[in-house]
Amino acid sequence: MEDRYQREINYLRVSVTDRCNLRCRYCMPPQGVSVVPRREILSLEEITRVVEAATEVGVKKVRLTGGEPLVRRGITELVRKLAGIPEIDDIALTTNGILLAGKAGQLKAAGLCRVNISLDTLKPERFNFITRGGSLEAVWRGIEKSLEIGLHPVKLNAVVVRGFNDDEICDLARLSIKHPLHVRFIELMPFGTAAGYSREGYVPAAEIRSLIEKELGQLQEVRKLAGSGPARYYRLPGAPGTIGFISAVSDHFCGRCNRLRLTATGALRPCLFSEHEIDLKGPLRRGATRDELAGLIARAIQDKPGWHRLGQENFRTRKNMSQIGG
Ligand SMILES: Nc1nc2c(ncn2[C@@H]2O[C@H](COP(=O)(O)OP(=O)(O)OP(=O)(O)O)[C@@H](O)[C@H]2O)c(=O)[nH]1
Ligand SMILES: C[S@@+](CC[C@H](N)C(=O)[O-])C[C@H]1O[C@@H](n2cnc3c(N)ncnc32)[C@H](O)[C@@H]1O
Ligand code: SF4
Ligand code: SF4
Repeated sequence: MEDRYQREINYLRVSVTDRCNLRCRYCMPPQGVSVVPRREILSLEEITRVVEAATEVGVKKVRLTGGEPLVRRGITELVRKLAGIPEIDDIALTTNGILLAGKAGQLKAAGLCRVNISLDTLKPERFNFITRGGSLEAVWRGIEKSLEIGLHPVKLNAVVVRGFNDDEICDLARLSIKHPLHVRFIELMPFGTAAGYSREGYVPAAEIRSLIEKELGQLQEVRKLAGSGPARYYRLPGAPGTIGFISAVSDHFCGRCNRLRLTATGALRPCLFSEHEIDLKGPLRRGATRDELAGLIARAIQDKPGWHRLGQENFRTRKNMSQIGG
């Protein structure tokens, strides 16, 4: 359905857990975020009921995210349940890739269409540093496996941080020449406890693009790539993959916004950058009908703001990306 700004909202991002097996420096504090008791987290059945109700107001695409969605027990079963909802035509996953090689086959068999995998650096020791302990090799195996079994299109998410990986922008972009990979560069955003980090490290998309064009040649705009997100895509001459930019800070895409978020604790969040949430867990557990849930989801759509306040000085969210569902 349309919101107050004539935007068609058809994409639901579902955070299946706020836990994670990594602690990326721009996403979490060193000690991680405090773990929510299990009973506060929506069950697989409850998530499925929300998605079913969301189809009543026009949701057709679902993305599972987190925290790290692959640490959630029963994730494959959840994919199978969601794939059984006739109105849902796209089920995707955003993952750090650590557990992906071992689970990709069963997820695809259950009905997962495609994956977006986070990868900020090609240097193992840097990867270990930025994620506070992760193994780049495991992620790379996940990427290869996803390509091999056709979780297509396989997209990579690279958050660019000045002084950390800005010297690797062209190497990351070259992955789209060597492989049919879609490499997206994300502007660092000021979330929760990692907000200070993001102010120092922020690199605008225009600068990233000009670095790539200087070294690798002119980028040609690509009109269509499967997906519902905010990236704009380009191609290097002759490349099988593409390069995308997610310019959330310098050139916000709120005018094209098509999504709602469901947090792991069962709140609907109309906008990534607004603290406003609508509780669904209470109504779900008090026996709300599908129509009543759909009514609450419709209200969240009407509550969507027109744009975010990221440009304002010292703006930051109270929660981290992993708690909202990045
Ligand atoms: N500002 C803002 N940034 C977003 C929003 N949704 C996604 N992003 C950014 O885009 C990044 C990549 O998102 P993904 O989870 O890979 O999904 P996507 O790009 O929406 O998905 P597809 O285009 O469908 O493949 C996120 O980590 C965020 O940094 C949003 O609603 N607002
Ligand atoms: C919060 S994670 C959740 C899914 C999964 N754990 C992963 O890392 O892909 C989703 C995406 O948010 C991005 N992200 C986290 N913190 C961010 C920040 N401060 N600015 C921009 N993107 C951020 C990550 O790089 C990742 O691609
Ligand atoms: S970006 Fe993803 S992998 Fe990294 S700490 Fe956040 S939730 Fe975990
Ligand atoms: S910041 Fe809010 S309105 Fe803008 S694209 Fe993201 S969710 Fe949509």
